[in-house]
Amino acid sequence: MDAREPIIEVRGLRTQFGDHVVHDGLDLDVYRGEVLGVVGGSGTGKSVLLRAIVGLLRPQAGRVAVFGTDMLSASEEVRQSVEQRWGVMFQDGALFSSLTVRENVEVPMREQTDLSAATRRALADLKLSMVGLPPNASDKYPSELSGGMRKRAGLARALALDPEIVFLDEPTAGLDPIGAAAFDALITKLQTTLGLTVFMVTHDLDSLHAICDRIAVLAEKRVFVTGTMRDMLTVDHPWAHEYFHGPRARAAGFGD
Ligand SMILES: Nc1ncnc2c1ncn2[C@@H]1O[C@H](COP(=O)(O)OP(=O)(O)OP(=O)(O)O)[C@@H](O)[C@H]1O
Repeated sequence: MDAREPIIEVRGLRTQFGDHVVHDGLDLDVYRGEVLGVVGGSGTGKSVLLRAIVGLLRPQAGRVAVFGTDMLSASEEVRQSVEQRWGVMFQDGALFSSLTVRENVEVPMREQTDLSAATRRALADLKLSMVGLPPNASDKYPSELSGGMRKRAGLARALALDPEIVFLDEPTAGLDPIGAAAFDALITKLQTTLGLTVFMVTHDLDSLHAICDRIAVLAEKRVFVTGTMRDMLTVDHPWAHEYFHGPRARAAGFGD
């Protein structure tokens, strides 16, 4: 038996769009305090899994429990109280273009708390400094920031309500290697200082190597295998073999 505490439990998940079955019988545990990297070929349903866990998409079958609460059968009120305990960073930050960076970070506070405007503002600026943005970024609009800064702003918004879990959808996609490494370092720092649990969809072998405690490989409509980076080298699946032993893996310092 595993002594670690699973704070996300997915069992028998089935998702489909029309006739297209994305997941069938998918099981996954995410443990408190870990950084889990979710990988898989294009279209294997990494983003759909993330969206099913955070309730943006209703699965056809299965169970999703977060902090022990069955999210699919919970009342709206209970679900909302659990949702306050996580933050989500979508690809490219998914910021509102008509709001300043600070106002973007304030959105979850406006929606979920009755904090005063002054407190919201101060907390938003604190989150923005935590993710390494300079003070003058707060009053800018997303379009005035670089891609890397937008991602940091998206992360600050995900941290707005002091979450216990953050979901990151391809956080380093589109960043140059130096920017990606800096973002990885930021995630590690936040994970260790805040005790966060991180669920991260990624294609980035360097990120997997640098920051993930465990990796879940999506294949055959389910989580084909989970394990450490070292475990991945022996996975008997064509995609996993290609991915973990290919030229990019070798360039990242592992594989054959
Ligand atoms: N809203 C939707 N309607 C119809 N099909 C969808 C929808 N969302 C996702 N899909 C399909 O589900 C499958 C999985 O999509 P998903 O975005 O999760 O893949 P992914 O593993 O994240 O891929 P990538 O690595 O390319 O981002 C794809 O075939 C996609 O076309």
